[in-house]
Amino acid sequence: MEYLLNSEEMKRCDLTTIEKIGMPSMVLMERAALSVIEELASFDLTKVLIVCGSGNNGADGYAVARLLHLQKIAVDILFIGNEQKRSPENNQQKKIAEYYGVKSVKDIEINQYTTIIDALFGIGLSRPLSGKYAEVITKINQMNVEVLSVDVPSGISADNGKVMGCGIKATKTVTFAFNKVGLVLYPGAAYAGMVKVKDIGITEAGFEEEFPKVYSYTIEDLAKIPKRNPYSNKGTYGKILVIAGSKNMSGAAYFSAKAAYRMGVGLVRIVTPEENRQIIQSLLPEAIVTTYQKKQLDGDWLMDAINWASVIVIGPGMGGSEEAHYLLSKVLSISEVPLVIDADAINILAKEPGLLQHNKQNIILTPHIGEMSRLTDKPISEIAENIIEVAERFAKEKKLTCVLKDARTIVTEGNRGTYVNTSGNDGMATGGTGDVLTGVIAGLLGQGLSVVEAARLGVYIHGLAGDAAAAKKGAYGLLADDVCEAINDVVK
Ligand SMILES: NC(=O)C1=CN([C@@H]2O[C@H](COP(=O)(O)OP(=O)(O)OC[C@H]3O[C@@H](n4cnc5c(N)ncnc54)[C@H](OP(=O)(O)O)[C@@H]3O)[C@@H](O)[C@H]2O)[C@@H](O)CC1
Ligand SMILES: [K+]
Repeated sequence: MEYLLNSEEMKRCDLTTIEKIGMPSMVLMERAALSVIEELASFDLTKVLIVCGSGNNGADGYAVARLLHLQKIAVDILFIGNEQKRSPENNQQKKIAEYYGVKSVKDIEINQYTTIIDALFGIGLSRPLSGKYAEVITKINQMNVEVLSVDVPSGISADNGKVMGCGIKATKTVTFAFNKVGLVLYPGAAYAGMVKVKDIGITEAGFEEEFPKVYSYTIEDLAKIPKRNPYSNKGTYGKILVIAGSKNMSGAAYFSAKAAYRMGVGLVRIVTPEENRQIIQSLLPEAIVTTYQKKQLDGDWLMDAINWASVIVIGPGMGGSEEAHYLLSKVLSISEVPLVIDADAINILAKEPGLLQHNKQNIILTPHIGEMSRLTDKPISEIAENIIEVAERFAKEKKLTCVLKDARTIVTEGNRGTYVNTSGNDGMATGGTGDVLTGVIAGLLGQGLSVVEAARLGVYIHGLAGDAAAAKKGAYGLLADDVCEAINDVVK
């Protein structure tokens, strides 16, 4: 697990480390500068320009300049800011750098530098950039030169990845102590380039029990996958009911069911229109298939199926027909088991929010941004820009676990910690991958994980499977089936 901090949390951690624990600010800064030097190994250091602001990010820049200069590397400093506003550390680092003879310049000469180090603004950026700051950032972005950003690319909000007027497009960002939300969410993630988190002596002790709210998973979190039991049978790992598909739309049911099997489930039953029976039985003979005819939903079969299940997936490829509506309302009113509600079932809920009045603790809703826009009546751009807040508010209001799918999928119950997913790739933006995700989550629910844990881990594993598939086949032609097949490269 990796914490993702906002600037307020990072500042509090800095302050506790300095003032309560007693680690001197200049010691932390020296380690920060040394960690930047380490990460410069792959850059062309024939001639380096360090652009410094007036805060402590700029102070880091002066320290890096001095360390490079003492290694006999040609380095210039360009200060952009207000002399009167220099922080105490900035003044001190400037004085030390000048003592050793580091050269300052007044402007950037194009084509002179092989590397630029961006130490204009870090976590102290507090408003949009304009004037001389915007001019220098635009100029750097136009130069054909590698850029290392110190802590955060200048102009990017560490809180949410938004571009504050304009932002440095870095090759690499060396960030200190902990990763930041704004380096993981887009567009910040794209501006940051490769992100390296470096230890500079600030630890979790600096949180003083008030832990950061947002986090992501790392490969160690795969240990959360439930262990297999040697005395098990096929019912031990869950009985998954997949209510999916509509006339001549069988793929979604297939992907969901197959992904649940790949995730380790022993029994999957698909409820789908009669027209899909043959194709599903030939594609996935392992599945139990229960079919219904148009306008013939009465009878005990549906109750039997709902009562049989330990987990229900509803929605993929289901369409918005009368039958789909009936199935969703029945499941919502009768079922007591964990539910994964996706795709067309979400669109039905958007039209009829009353269906979601419930007292259950066990619903996972998996909208993508377009579906969330329909659910909340908010424009897509507003959701994309405030993805964490929108997901949290929705989950809290509707009392469920929200999986808001985007390049960085968010998983949240609304009030406790919020998960931001970092696995996966753009090749996965293709039909059917969402159905695979519902199957993976259902598979984990079937094996006994809590609702929110199954959602988080499911999203993480799904992304890793996409990465494994892209590593084999490339991202361009990736198919949902490739992602499904690659689940077992991740879950061995
Ligand atoms: N000892 C430590 O604490 C450690 C700190 N470390 C380093 O310090 C960094 C944080 O330093 P920081 O807090 O000084 O903030 P920083 O990002 O330099 O910017 C603040 C300055 O920018 C200004 N400003 C803001 N927005 C602006 C705008 N739009 N346009 C113009 N000006 C604007 C703001 O001015 P003001 O808002 O007051 O007008 C202020 O002068 C952190 O990222 C890490 O690199 C590490 O070395 C580890 C140890
Ligand atoms: K910076």
